[in-house]
Amino acid sequence: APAHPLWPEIERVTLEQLQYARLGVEGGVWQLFAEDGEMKMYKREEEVDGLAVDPLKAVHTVKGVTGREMTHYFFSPDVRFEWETTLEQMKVLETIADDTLVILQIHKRVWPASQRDALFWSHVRRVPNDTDRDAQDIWIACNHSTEHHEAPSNEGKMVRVALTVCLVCQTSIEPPADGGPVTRDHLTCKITYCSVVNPGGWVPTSALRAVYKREYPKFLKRFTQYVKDRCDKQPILF
Ligand SMILES: CC(C)(C)c1cc(CCc2ccccn2)cc(-c2ccc(S(=O)(=O)CCO)cc2)c1
Repeated sequence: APAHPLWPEIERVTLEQLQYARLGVEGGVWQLFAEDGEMKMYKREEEVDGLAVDPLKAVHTVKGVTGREMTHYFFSPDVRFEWETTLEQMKVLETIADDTLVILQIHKRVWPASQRDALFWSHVRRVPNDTDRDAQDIWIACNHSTEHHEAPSNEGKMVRVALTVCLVCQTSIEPPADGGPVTRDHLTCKITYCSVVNPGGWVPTSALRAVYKREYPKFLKRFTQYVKDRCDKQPILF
């Protein structure tokens, strides 16, 4: 593992997020707040210092792509502006490895909130499937807020959100009955997207919850459709 000061935290948080995502939405603590076909979005209403920091968990099933492809496009900074509509600027501050970056994102101002930025490490990895041998490996992409000496201290100009986000994907293949080649028609990707975002600075709880309710379903629908379109007619990346 690369000898980088952030590496122990990256390792710990990524594996914690994997376990958290695999818990699913049991326990009756999760409230379904949006549904669209296969996509189901759940939240828990929690406040920290009077600020709504509602953990979110979304599950979705997408045909025709693999978990490696889904997490690759989520991780890749080069394509982020193609699906992340709330982004105004983005800078890769450090490339720790080809699967690990430190990113500064400046988001568009969303009324009534003031403009916000997010500074986080981003990591993607394949996790061998330890439970079901003949299943495909699991892929996880994880973003977690961090400090970084390269980040301009935007004193007073912008509010910094604190976030921990993961996208966990499990691919399954239904091989063709006639023993023919596996094509994208035989692929199903089961996605769990988890996010906890502390918006920092004060935002009216009702306004913030309205933003969550509006932005998150849009984001996951748009992102997964983007990946399907990108992968269509391309060789499958397992
Ligand atoms: C809505 C709220 C939860 C508070 C929120 C507010 C803002 C700040 C800008 C913003 C966006 C939308 C609405 C209000 N402010 C950003 C985010 C956010 C940032 C990053 C990621 S990601 O999954 O890492 C994909 C890479 O961008 C997801 C969510 C969330």
